[in-house]
Amino acid sequence: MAEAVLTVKNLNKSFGRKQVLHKISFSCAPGRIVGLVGANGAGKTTIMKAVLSLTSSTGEVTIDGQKSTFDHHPVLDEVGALIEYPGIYPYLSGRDHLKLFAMGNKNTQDIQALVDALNMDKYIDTKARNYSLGMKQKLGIAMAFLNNPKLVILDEPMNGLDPQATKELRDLIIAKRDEGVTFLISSHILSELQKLAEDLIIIDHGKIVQETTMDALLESNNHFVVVSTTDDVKAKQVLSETGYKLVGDVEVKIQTKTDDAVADVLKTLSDNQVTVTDVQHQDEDLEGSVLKLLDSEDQK
Ligand SMILES: Nc1ncnc2c1ncn2[C@@H]1O[C@H](COP(=O)(O)OP(=O)(O)OP(=O)(O)O)[C@@H](O)[C@H]1O
Repeated sequence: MAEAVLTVKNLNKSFGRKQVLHKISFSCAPGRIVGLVGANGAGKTTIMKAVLSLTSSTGEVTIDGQKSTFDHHPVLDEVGALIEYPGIYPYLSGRDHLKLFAMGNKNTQDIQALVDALNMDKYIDTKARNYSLGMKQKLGIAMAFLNNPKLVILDEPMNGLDPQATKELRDLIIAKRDEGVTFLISSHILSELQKLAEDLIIIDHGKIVQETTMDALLESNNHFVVVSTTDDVKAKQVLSETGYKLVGDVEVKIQTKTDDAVADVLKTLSDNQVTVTDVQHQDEDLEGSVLKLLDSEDQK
């Protein structure tokens, strides 16, 4: 397997006497979109800041094969990042920001390509003091993509973005991933992360509780078959007596591991003179599986 672009080993971080990161270790393979998921206060931003040497920590961070420490981190030139709020100068235009942060001979076409990709053309030459939250966020994202980074770290990048801008960002991330860029992205909008992330690091109270791929996590999820019948009370009774696991109080919702159960469910109901008027399939999504996982961690 190709060498990881980012490797984090045994990262510990305390604020005063409160330890907020506990032996965090993970790696991000080249050209992968890695999602960092966890509840408020779980430690996502602190992990990102520690990787970027924006906060001190103990442990080891290696980026593109080079050790990066709090005091010595030239390799961070290869990393683009947006953490919390973008640093914006109100009296400079968006384009001035991009020119200012461009390293070396960044040509104006590269800057314009980012402006186009994020649909910022209408306002990029006006002063940033009048930008909305979403416009500032897009400028911060464009700044993270400048200078052809190998690794891009984005903390809640969809914050403040409308559906159109969210899609443009998603398309940009996927296009850059296809060019080989590696991403570490945190987001509370799990339905969005589900469309993007290929690998997942799930953290709870400063500890990694699961490192997996999106496919593996969704694969292990439950499926549900929801049936509408002419007699839901009887349907529930018959199904639970036959051994089906029913969930929820309102509908006749049967939890299964696969969709195959539907034929047996229909036969059981018909054998008991219950008429089925509709059948729907539902899959647990990323949000459902993360909530389930965090719930089971809380009960430990
Ligand atoms: N500068 C600080 N001083 C003291 N405690 C801090 C500081 N920054 C973060 N913390 C604490 O560290 C823990 C992790 O915070 P962090 O911001 O990394 O969480 P997060 O997962 O990014 O949360 P959110 O989803 O709300 O952004 C929290 O308990 C937080 O209160």
